[in-house]
Amino acid sequence: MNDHDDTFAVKICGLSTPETLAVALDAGADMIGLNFHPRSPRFVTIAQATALAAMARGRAEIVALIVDWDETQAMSLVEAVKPDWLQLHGRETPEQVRALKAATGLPVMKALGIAGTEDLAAVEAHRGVADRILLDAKPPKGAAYPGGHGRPFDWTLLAELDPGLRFMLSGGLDPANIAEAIRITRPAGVDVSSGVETAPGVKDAGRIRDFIAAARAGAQSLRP
Ligand SMILES: O=C(O)c1ccccc1N[C@@H]1O[C@H](COP(=O)(O)O)[C@@H](O)[C@H]1O
Repeated sequence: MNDHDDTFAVKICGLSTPETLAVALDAGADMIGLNFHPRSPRFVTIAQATALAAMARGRAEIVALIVDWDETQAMSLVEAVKPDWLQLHGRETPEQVRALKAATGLPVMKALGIAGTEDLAAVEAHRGVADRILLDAKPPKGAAYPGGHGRPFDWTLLAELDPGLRFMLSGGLDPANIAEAIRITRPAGVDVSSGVETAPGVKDAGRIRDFIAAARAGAQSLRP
């Protein structure tokens, strides 16, 4: 998916075992996320990620999720794991996004937390800088990590966005609500972590399959 095509992307994030990665790949995930945030229950080491990436390469795009990393940290990850994308899920500014893109040569998906219309200004600031915008819920106050809490935000806030903006949606998505989320927000792709788990960090094969099938059906219903 990019600004010039109409492909709908389904991303399953926080995969940390070969078994659940295989389920996501077999079910047709377009993107798989490997989480390098040390406080996340979905954290993977470079060694684990390198093995998972080798399984996924050529079958789905490999996304490395990092939070407020500098270029040196990012380069060591990129050299070992060779992801297709960086997902920046911290407080990275447009300048930091540019610097990470320049250093790594990779496209960047920038996550932005949405809780009110005032948060939409950040979307404009990153537009044309990040290769993709991921609109997510904000974490609960005092949370140990900035995403992956299974909380949706008010999707109707996105009615204020430029209808021409292509973005991905995340935050509290699951097999039961994904069709409605797609109908309301009309995203160019969706991303899920907790909603396909039975406990934080424990992915569930049935929920992964159900999510991907429901997201595909929801995307299909957007077609004219
Ligand atoms: O999943 C995590 O542990 C995580 C940690 C730090 C930053 C982002 C994280 N996850 C991302 O958050 C969104 C929403 O997740 P959820 O579906 O609500 O659980 C998603 O993009 C994950 O990639």
